[in-house]
Amino acid sequence: MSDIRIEKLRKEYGQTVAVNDVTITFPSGSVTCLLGPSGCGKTTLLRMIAGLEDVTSGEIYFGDQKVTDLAPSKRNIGMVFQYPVVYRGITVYENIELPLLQEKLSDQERRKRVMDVVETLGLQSSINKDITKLDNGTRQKVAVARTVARQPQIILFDEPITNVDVASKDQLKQALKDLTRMLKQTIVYVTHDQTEAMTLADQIALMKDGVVVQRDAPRSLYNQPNDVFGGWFLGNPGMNFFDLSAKTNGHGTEIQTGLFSRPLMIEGLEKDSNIKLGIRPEQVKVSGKKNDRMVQGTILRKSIVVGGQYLVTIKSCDQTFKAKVEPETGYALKDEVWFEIPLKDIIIFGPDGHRLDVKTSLA
Ligand SMILES: Nc1ncnc2c1ncn2[C@@H]1O[C@H](COP(=O)(O)OP(=O)(O)OP(=O)(O)O)[C@@H](O)[C@H]1O
Repeated sequence: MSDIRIEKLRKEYGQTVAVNDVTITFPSGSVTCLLGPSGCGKTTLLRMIAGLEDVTSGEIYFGDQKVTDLAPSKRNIGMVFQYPVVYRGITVYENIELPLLQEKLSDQERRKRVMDVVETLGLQSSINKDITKLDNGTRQKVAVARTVARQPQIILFDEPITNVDVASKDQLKQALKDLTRMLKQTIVYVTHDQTEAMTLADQIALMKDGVVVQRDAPRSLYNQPNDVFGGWFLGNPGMNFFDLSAKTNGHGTEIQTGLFSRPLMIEGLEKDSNIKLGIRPEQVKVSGKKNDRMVQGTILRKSIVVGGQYLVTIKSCDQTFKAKVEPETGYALKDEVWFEIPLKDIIIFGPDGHRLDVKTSLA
């Protein structure tokens, strides 16, 4: 199997720069999710890898082979689209088998290839059914099965779950999870759904405005975003940000803020500067009882979220932020609360929004 190397890849549509000089490698045999909001260029990047879209400039390599100008049919890729592409009037089995009829395979090998994917995707009970009789979640599974059975070196998924009925979404997601774990191919999977990306990906390439802002393992991206965008986009809700100003004095660089029980010291900032402090809602500790490290605040709103946790909006001094707390704690909280923002969980971003490599402590 080969990796996919993208070098300074660019796509312009008139004045719109859909993909802006992206350089990235999708490692061989792993699943990379291209994640980002609508219009950030995910699909355009994927379609250029597939050869379905001409590039404006830059290069694409599969292993050592330059494929930038190769026709899609010469690239040995498989692609699954948003809407299931299936052939009407024939059975599920025949749909999956169809492309294999053009390959030099024995009957036995061809049947094995079909039945292996049928089993992995849980399509056994549907193999003799007419494709038109199936719901679109099952049809999408058939489209996936047909792509996988060909055993292409690279498989590209373009939001394959988005247009599937709500009822079949979870089942398809689980089937894709099981499948991608088993496959040895290099997989690029486009989605705007962070849960899907977190579940499926070995690494996520987070995109914004035609640029990959970070490529990392899902947990690293979540815990250590390189940029405020990653902090904001990932999480439900995303990170809290506080605009603070750091001043250098005889003791070092210090931030006077009511968010901590003592002034916040920062080591590694070169001069006085404005920073953004980021903390995820679930990392803020909240309690009805005071301890030395905690600061007082007032609850503005309290609501129950998925999983029974409580999302509370807290105001303290002139700052407002969100905290996610366990059901028992959340239920018991009254209007006046105590909170702690643990230093080990905070991230400091510079004025340009990039994460800074600094050390923090309390004075
Ligand atoms: N064929 C086209 N002609 C003109 N502009 C296009 C074309 N395809 C995409 N664009 C523009 O390029 C930008 C990136 O679009 P793209 O579809 O790649 O984003 P995306 O991240 O996949 O979004 P979505 O999830 O909504 O599909 C957008 O501004 C879009 O309007």
